[in-house]
Amino acid sequence: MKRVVAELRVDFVNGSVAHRLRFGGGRGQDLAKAMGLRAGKTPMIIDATAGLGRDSFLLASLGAQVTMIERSEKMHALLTDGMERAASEGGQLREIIGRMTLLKGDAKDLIPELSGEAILIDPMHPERKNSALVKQDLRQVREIVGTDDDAADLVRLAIKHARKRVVLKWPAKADPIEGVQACSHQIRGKTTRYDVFMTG
Ligand SMILES: C[S@@+](CC[C@H](N)C(=O)[O-])C[C@H]1O[C@@H](n2cnc3c(N)ncnc32)[C@H](O)[C@@H]1O
Repeated sequence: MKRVVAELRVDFVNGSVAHRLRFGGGRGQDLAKAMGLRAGKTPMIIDATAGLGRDSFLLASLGAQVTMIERSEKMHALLTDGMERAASEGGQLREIIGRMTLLKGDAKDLIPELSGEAILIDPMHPERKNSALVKQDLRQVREIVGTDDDAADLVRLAIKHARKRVVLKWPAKADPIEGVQACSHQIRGKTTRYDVFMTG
């Protein structure tokens, strides 16, 4: 039987993002720790690879101001739509979306003009051997944006401009991106790791 694939959309109101908002682990989560959020410290964040906006939303839900950058016209449109729908719910969702600013363009062009304390980079990951493990929505994103072959350039540029740190989100077991310096430390989860480059 042919499986019907739902159209890709950005949804902060239902599903996994909403679930994580209710039951997630606060600032103890790996992403929050990697970005430098802790009690009494909330850095200004640039999410250089906004995608479906999930990481940005999580960080904004923990109180951070997040500037999101997306270069794909289609992903930018999906994000705009998802953010508008979430804001129209009012209450906490509106407050969180109020901390998120979405820009369109290539992060390599925009980062030098922004003053970023902590920059998050989550490029499309290398294809897994077992593609069944890649979630359907990420496969759909890949169909839209292809691969991010310039990820090393983006990381190097971000390291030059971030006032405190750059965080590269990468599959836990994948080799480091070629052409990027060794990181200062890593936060490793089961499937994902965060390579942290301290800059200041
Ligand atoms: C793996 S997705 C990011 C997923 C995101 N972290 C989330 O939580 O939904 C990568 C996204 O980054 C975007 N991207 C990659 N390189 C970029 C760049 N240099 N400037 C702007 N957007 C970029 C791609 O178009 C794609 O939408």
